[in-house]
Amino acid sequence: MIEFRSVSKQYSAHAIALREVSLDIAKGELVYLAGPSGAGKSTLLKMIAAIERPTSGSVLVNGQDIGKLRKEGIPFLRRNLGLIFQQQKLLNDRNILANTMLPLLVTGASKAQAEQRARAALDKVGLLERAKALPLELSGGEQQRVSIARAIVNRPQIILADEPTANLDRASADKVLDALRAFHAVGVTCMISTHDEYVLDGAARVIHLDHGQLVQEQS
Ligand SMILES: Nc1ncnc2c1ncn2[C@@H]1O[C@H](COP(=O)(O)OP(=O)(O)OP(=O)(O)O)[C@@H](O)[C@H]1O
Repeated sequence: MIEFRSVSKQYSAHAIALREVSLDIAKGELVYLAGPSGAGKSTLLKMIAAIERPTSGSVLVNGQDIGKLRKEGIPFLRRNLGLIFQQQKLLNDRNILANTMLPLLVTGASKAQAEQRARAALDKVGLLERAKALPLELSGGEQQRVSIARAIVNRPQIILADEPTANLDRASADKVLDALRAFHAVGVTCMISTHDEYVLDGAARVIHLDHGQLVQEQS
């Protein structure tokens, strides 16, 4: 479902983020991306969403070469992706139900339909009873679960979560991970990046990156 063929990414003469990375991720897999800060984890995830493009090599999603995608094709690609990236903040002046409805409203769903699906998404991450709360009234972990609800409300085939447990205490992090693993359990392909070792406990597949290179794979 996701394929990297000798992918390298060079931002500048001195910033080489990925070096000849090749990997294959099957539909429905849950894959963790591990490695220290600066190893290239975010870059790798961004390439799947066409936020960054490879300098060389190719990235395929459902057989489609993302590097060759025209601008017009990007919204179609992203409709299949649930993105949980740190820079995508919640809107602090809208309650969490409204935040979760947003991706549906921008793709033309009716308000009633958007509300119904957003409520279902909030229920899946255990936050339905907080639907009317504002983001800043929630803990960091709860806000992260709202981000997950917002990312999955369009029912994507693939979830990409970049350091979803960053800055969370262990109990909050576990709830965030449980929410993500629940989507894997119903067949969604998930990639979760982390530099926290405990996140990898019990993981079936971990891809390790260091200085932009694939180090080892346990599978
Ligand atoms: N937009 C950019 N322009 C220039 N260099 C960049 C850019 N984005 C990332 N880099 C560099 O590429 C390398 C890999 O960065 P990346 O963010 O992918 O790593 P990471 O493993 O996700 O790190 P972190 O855990 O800190 O987020 C780093 O050396 C970083 O400084």
